[in-house]
Formats: sequence, C-alpha cells, structure tokens
Amino acid sequence: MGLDGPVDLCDACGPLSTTKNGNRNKNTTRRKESTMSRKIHIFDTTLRDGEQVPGAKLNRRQKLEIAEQLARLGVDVIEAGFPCSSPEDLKAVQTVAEQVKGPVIAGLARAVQQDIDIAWEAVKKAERPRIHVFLGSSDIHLQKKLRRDRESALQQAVEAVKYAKKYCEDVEYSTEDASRSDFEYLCRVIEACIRAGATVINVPDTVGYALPEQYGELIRNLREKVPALDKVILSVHCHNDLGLAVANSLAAVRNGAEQVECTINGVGERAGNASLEEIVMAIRTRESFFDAHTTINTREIYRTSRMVSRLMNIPVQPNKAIVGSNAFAHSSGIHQDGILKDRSTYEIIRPEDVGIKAHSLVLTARSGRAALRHRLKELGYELTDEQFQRVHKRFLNVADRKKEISSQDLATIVEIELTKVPETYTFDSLQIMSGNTMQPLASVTLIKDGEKITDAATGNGPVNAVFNCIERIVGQTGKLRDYDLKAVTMGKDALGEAMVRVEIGGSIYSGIGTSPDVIEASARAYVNAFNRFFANGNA
Ligand SMILES: CC(=O)SCCNC(=O)CCNC(=O)[C@H](O)C(C)(C)COP(=O)(O)OP(=O)(O)OC[C@H]1O[C@@H](n2cnc3c(N)ncnc32)[C@H](O)[C@@H]1OP(=O)(O)O
Ligand SMILES: CC(C)C(=O)C(=O)O
Ligand SMILES: [Mg+2]
Repeated sequence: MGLDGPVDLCDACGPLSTTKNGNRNKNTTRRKESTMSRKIHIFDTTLRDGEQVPGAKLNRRQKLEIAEQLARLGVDVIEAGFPCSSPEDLKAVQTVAEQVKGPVIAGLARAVQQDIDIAWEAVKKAERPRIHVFLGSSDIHLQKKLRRDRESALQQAVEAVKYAKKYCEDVEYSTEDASRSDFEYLCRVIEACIRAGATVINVPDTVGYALPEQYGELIRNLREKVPALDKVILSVHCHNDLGLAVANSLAAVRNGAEQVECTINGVGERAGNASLEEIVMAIRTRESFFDAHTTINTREIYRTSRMVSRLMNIPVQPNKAIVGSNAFAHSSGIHQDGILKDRSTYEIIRPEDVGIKAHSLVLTARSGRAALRHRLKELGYELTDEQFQRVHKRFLNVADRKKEISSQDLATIVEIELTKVPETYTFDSLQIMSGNTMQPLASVTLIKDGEKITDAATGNGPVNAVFNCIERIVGQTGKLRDYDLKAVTMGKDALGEAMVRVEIGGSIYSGIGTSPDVIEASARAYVNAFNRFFANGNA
C-alpha cells in the first residue's frame, strides 16, 4: 500500500486520496452502483479465539456481558465459543445465542459430526445462527497433525459442510493454515466447500506467517482463480506472531476480503489476533483509500476494550493504538502547542469517536509554555507575564525531578511562587535522636517575634517526630496530605527540597523548604505551610 495522493487525515477532517480498489466481488459492484463503499463485516472472536489466551477464561455470565456489549458495538458476527470443548462452554454459547439479539451468533466445530451436532445445539436458538467448521489445509497440518492425505481431507471438509448445512443455512468454512497451504489445493478445497453449501469462506493466517503484500496477493489470486467466491462472503483471520495481524487483514480488505475476523484488544492464541479497534479505525480513518466501511458504532470501542480487559484480567499496554492510555495523550511541548492551535496537527482520530472523553495534555519536563499556560488557565489561574515566568521556571525545576506534573503539583508550585508568606514562625534549629531500637525523638527550635521557642516530641519516624514537635510549638495540628522530597543538586552534598501539602483547619496549605539535610528541608517546608495558614488570617 502506498499513498498516491495528499496525505489523508480522516474523512471527518479533510479530503482523502482516492485509489482504485480492484475488487470485482458482487458487493463491490452493487455498492459502487449505488455509489457506496463496500461493507466489511466484522466477525468478533474475542469469546472464542480471544478466550484461548492462558488465564483469560470467561464464565457464562462474563461471556454474556461481553456479548451484549459486542452487540452494542455493532459487530456483525459474534463467535461465542467452541461448544464441544466443555459442557460449560456449550451452555455459555447457548446463553449468548438465546439472549443476544442483532449479530449472527457462531459456534466453532472441527470437521467432525459430533462437534457439529454440539455446535448446532449451542447456536440453534439464535436469531441468526452460524456453524463455523474448520480443517487444516496446509501439508504441515495434514501430514503432521491430522495425519491424512489431501484428498481425504478435502472429502472430510465437504462432508462436514454438508452435514452442518443440514442444520443451518449459514455455514462458514475455514481452511486452517491457509497461508502456508498449496495454492492449487486451497482453491480446490474452497470450490468444493462452496459447492457443498458454505456461505462464508475464511482464509486464515493461522500462525501469523504471512506478510501484507503476500497475503493481499493471496486473497486477490483466490478471487481470480475461484469465481465461486463471488457467491459467498470471503473472510480473513490473522494472527499476530510477527506483529502483522492488522496489516495483513487490511491488505486483505484492500484485495477483496469482505469479512475480517478479529478480537477486542487483539487478544488471542499466542501473540493474539488482529485487533478489532485498529482494523475498524483504520478503515474508518482511511475510508476512501479502502473504498470500504464497517457499521461498527465506534463510540462503544473504548468501553468494550475496558470491559474485555477487566473480565479477562489482561491489561492493555499504554501505547496500544486506539485504546491504550497514551493513545490520545500528548506530552511534548511542540505537539501540545500544535494540538492547542488545531487538533488536526497531531490527531488523526478524535478521541470522542472511540468513546474517550477527550485527549489529555500531560505536563512533563518536555512540555512547553503553551501547555503550561493552558493547564493553568484550566485550573483558574490568571497570571501576569512575570508571575508566569516564575511559575514556568519552578515547573521545569520540579518536572526534571518528576515523571509527570499533576494539577495538584501545579497548584503547589503556583502557591509557593506567588504567595509571599510573612514568617510568623522562623525555623531555627533541630536535633534528632533516632535508631532502630528506639522511638525517634526530635527537639525543634522556632523563632516567633524574636523569641526562641523550643519543644520536643516523639514520632514513628524522625520526620514525623519533627512535624509533631512543630505542631506543639505552633499550637495547631495538621494532616500531611502530600510529601515530596527530592535532591535539587547532584553529589553527596546535594541540596534536598521538600514540598508538603498539609490540611490545617479544613483547608490545604502548601509548603516548601530546602537544605542539604533532608530532615531540615522537611521541617522548613512544614513551618512554611503553617506560616501560610497563619497568613490566611488564622491566629
Ligand atoms: C486454530 C484454532 O484456533 S483451532 C481451535 C483451537 N481451540 C481449541 O482447541 C480449544 C478447544 N479444544 C478442546 O476443548 C479440545 O481440544 C477438543 C474437545 C476440541 C478435542 O479434545 P480431544 O478429543 O481430547 O483431542 P485433543 O485436543 O487431544 O486433539 C485434537 C484432535 O482433534 C483433531 N483435529 C484437530 N483439528 C481438527 C479439525 N479441524 N477437524 C477434525 N479433527 C481435528 C486432531 O487431529 C486430534 O485428533 P487425534 O486425537 O485423533 O490425533
Ligand atoms: C479456527 C480458525 C479460524 C482459527 O482460529 C485459525 O485458523 O487461527
Ligand atoms: Mg485463530
């Protein structure tokens, strides 16, 4: 695939390059006549192939919950399980078939009568049931796993399709390991299964071996060599062993595939299946390139992803496309500036289109003034230029020491920089007695109105003992809400900076203190917070 026009943004954002699709299937023709793009059927196999992930097993109730959400998402087919695999899976698929309305409900079966009987038992009450039969077609699978020759396997496939057809009008046949199969033999199997009544032919890249150009070519060649494919739906099913499941699926769509089998979050056997959200959003974002569309309600994508992650107990990696926590997070200054000027500069998908409320601008040491100014405004701060410069300087200083600056951090920075606090109490000195066999004891001296006041207190640690002591001297208790201690310079004699947020009298006060001694820095920060409290009119 390559761009043959201006770089696409998305249909919602601007014009797209128009390219020749090259399809000659019946749907393409029909849709083109009515000037509509081809519909790509989304076959979700989260509950079957996705559930083959170790540890991801779902019970009946969980399968139903996900299936109902998949129906809201608008998938065309839900493969609800492999009913012959266990009595519980049979019941789970039955429950989904009986209760979930809208999508076709499919059950998987090996090319053997017993599996097909059970699959039918599972899906027969669905509004639109489908039996999905599969059998290996590569010599590797035939010789090493099934231990039979091509001809008898072909016969078995045909008999299985005919047998399934007795029960169900809609029968999908999968040529397992198609991408490693002999092409002529693959064509013969497909032709024979269509003749036997298959309504959908699936051409899986079972072991994720294919490369996009090659897989696209396979689909194109199949369409050319097997005209009967025009009478059925041609489907693809890609695995991610080389990280190419989505790329291969899209190459197939480009070359005439009409159904894509995929899973939420890309979960599935080994490295997983093609990810539904990536395929759907790629087709949507580059619709005219593919000359195709899906009927997925994309605003349900994020919710579905969260649900599957939660119920399967498989976290989504932060940089996962579309649904990862960083998919719409901008953290570098140049990008943030661009986004604030016009989101199309760095956003090809609107987060709300996949059900995420908004993009996020994460403040880090790589952020610039534009993002900082924006966040300060969001937090309600209106600063003069001079104040902003001071806040920016301290922001960079803190950001260099922290991975991310939260709104709370920023509030502390602003408070510390902008509020001049009269020193009701001035820190003078402290002494600590501490060790692993005694309760820490601190003695602190503060100065008030020129007079030294000394007191002592214990605590569950030296810093806590110092804080308790300060509270005794100022005659006021506080609750430490946030405590951040960092070295501001390098080396053994590094200067430590303590930042605290203390709840005093129902309000939060920030304090900052520096010293080469971290306990002294903490004491200075605590006194600083109390001075803000007193400066606020509290006696
Ligand atoms: C590519 C895929 O994802 S395929 C789906 C993979 N998913 C699963 O396997 C999960 C569900 N599977 C199961 O619960 C079990 O494996 C069952 C119930 C299907 C079969 O269990 P068992 O009867 O104990 O067989 P077992 O799993 O040990 O071996 C599989 C057998 O099926 C045969 N087989 C494999 N695929 C097929 C097929 N498509 N059609 C017919 N037979 C097949 C194998 O050759 C093997 O037969 P053999 O025992 O005569 O050598
Ligand atoms: C059962 C088939 C479709 C499969 O999961 C595969 O080939 O990967
Ligand atoms: Mg698979």
